[in-house]
Amino acid sequence: MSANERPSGQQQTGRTAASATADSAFLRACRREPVSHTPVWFMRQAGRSLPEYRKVREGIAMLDSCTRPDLVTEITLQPVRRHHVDAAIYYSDIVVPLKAIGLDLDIKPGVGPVIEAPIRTRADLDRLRPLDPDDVKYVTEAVGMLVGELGATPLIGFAGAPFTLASYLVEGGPSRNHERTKALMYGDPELWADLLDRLADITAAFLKVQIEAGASAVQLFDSWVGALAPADYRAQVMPASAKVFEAVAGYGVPRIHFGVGTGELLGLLGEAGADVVGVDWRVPLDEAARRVGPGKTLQGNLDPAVLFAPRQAVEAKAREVLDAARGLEGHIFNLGHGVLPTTDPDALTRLVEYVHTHTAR
Ligand SMILES: Cc1c2[nH]c(c1CCC(=O)O)Cc1[nH]c(c(CCC(=O)O)c1C)Cc1[nH]c(c(CCC(=O)O)c1C)Cc1[nH]c(c(C)c1CCC(=O)O)C2
Repeated sequence: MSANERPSGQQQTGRTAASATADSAFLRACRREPVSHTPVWFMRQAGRSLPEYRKVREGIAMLDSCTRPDLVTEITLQPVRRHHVDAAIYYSDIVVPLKAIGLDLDIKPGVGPVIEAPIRTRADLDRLRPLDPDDVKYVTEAVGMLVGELGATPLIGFAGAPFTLASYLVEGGPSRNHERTKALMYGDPELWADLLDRLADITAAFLKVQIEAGASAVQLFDSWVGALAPADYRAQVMPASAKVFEAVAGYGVPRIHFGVGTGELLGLLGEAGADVVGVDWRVPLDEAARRVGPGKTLQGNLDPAVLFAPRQAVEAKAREVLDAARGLEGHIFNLGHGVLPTTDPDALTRLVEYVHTHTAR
């Protein structure tokens, strides 16, 4: 039985729904337990690849849509309905908690997050005040609505990791080389450590809100951390990310850690405190497992650009991922990074079906 054929939330009591969720293929794979099929979800599964998303977003700015529980719920559910993925990811953005504490920032279409006044000095740090759960009441409300609607399908909460958030804050927007960020990190290690520590607290508070409202797992997106060498990551970034993971450890929900271009960092991403390590397409999963070591589930790692190839090629590449994952303790099928905006949604639906069919046990 695939996720979509399970009874929906409305037909179940809260208690049965909660135990069915705990028993879902996604959460079982996170715990490295046997599964009926390899669970699948896609980073950025909600969003511009879906016509139904573009329709409900018409005339509404990205960050405004994130504060409306009705829209958040609808957009989060859209890919679950359409693709029958094994998990939902909460529709939001990594900069939402920063906006919630009052930073003047926006998401520019086709560009990404842009910060009006970048954070570069000790005085600027004062603008990074702690996040109060009351700053994000709409998140608590939306997560509650979603958990009711999702039934047995788990909801993944998420946040941006301190390094990736710092990069947007210090650069003022997206950056290819992260030069100002690195200048601060190498030039003023004390200020850098204080900046990351504040961001760790904000991130931890934001994840706690999602978990307390009912999220079944959390993913920490350190998308741009692959720009760092392992020694620098360990000394100047890992302590802050580890603080985030430690802050939510007591809830017992699986913690996923993801970054792009992190081949040399995979072991450290696990060591920071993750139960599941996300892998991009540059390292095959069997090799990634050697780098991460025992006791972790791996998530990934089909190249999102493969979805633009003909169906047979997509299936051959998906097969390669599944073959490399064969000996793993736990595997969650995903892309190596987010769904590209012009991806044909039908290719994603077919991919979910392919993975479910070819891993059914
Ligand atoms: C780096 C990062 C950001 N945001 C995020 C990351 C980490 C993941 C990654 O590495 O891709 C995380 C994110 N952003 C969004 C989600 C939604 C949930 C999901 O994965 O389905 C998630 C998990 C919605 C979004 N976040 C954004 C959109 C598109 C905005 C729109 O639809 O107008 C969506 C659906 C905007 C955004 N926000 C950001 C970027 C780079 C962009 C794209 C800018 C563009 O190309 O227009 C920052």
